[in-house]
Amino acid sequence: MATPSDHHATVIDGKAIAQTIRSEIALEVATLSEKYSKVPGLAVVIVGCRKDSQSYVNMKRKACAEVGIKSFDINLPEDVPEVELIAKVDELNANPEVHGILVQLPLPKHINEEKILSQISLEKDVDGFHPLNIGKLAMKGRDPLFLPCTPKGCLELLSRSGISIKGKKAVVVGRSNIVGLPVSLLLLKADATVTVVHSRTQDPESYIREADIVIAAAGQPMMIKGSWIKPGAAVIDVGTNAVNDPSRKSGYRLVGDVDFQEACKVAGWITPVPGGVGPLTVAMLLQNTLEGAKRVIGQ
Ligand SMILES: Nc1nc2c(c(=O)[nH]1)N[C@@H](CN(C=O)c1ccc(C(=O)N[C@@H](CCC(=O)O)C(=O)O)cc1)CN2
Repeated sequence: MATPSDHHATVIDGKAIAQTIRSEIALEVATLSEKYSKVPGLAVVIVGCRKDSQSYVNMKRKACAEVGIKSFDINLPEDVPEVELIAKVDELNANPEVHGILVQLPLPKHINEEKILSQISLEKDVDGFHPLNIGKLAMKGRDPLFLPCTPKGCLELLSRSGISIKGKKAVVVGRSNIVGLPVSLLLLKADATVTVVHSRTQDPESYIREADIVIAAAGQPMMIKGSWIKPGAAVIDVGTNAVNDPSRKSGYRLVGDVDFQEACKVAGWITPVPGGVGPLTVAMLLQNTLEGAKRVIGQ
């Protein structure tokens, strides 16, 4: 007879889902090029030399090449004056070969992030971080031109795993501008009943225990224990936390915000780290760039 400990959640393979989406995008890109002689273009802007940011932009540039999107690589020094970065964004706004502009975050402290994100043309804001696009995401009956990539990827994972959102209790852990806040708005738009718990929430566990869908985006390694998860819940782990691991050559390994081993015994579905949400972030960026290019040619 099966005991509760025999249970194992369905592990959502984000890498495989992202690969499927990338193949779909590659086909559409090829059609655009053949029919309309239009190659989608993405400007990838990085300021400074943070190791993690460099690794993310490399992944994005490689993914562009794989699906046939032309990437425009802009590497600026850590101490670039804000006015120069603004001038670069203006130049990219005016470049007809560029359909999407991505400025890798975080930016150095001397640069006003909101000023830079507001400078990106709305039609090229493939990260969906322009205050107007975020504002439209927050409004009933209005839609932004682009959805932020990680939140969009979370919903894509749910949808491609056959998990419905309408009428469900969703708990988002974390309230960042990049993930927590926009994903809670997206879930609300998809008719979930949404609760956001954060660093000042008293007893976050009591909310998470009730959730049919948990989106963990707190940036706290393995903070969410298996005993906090409602049996059968869908758990989407956005955390990518590097923790020391002397047994590895690199000296570290990546873990999520959820204790994966424990949560697997209770959840219905769960995403791993790495190989869960991360690959979807990149796939959604490609999808947004393709959408931007299609809009320009009226498709
Ligand atoms: N302009 C932006 N800046 C940042 C964003 C963003 O969406 N736009 N998000 C994050 C970082 N990020 C993309 O930029 C990102 C993070 C993680 C992954 C990913 O695929 N991770 C892998 C693991 C990679 C590894 O082994 O190091 C995984 O989870 O499997 C992709 C993109 C902050 N900045």
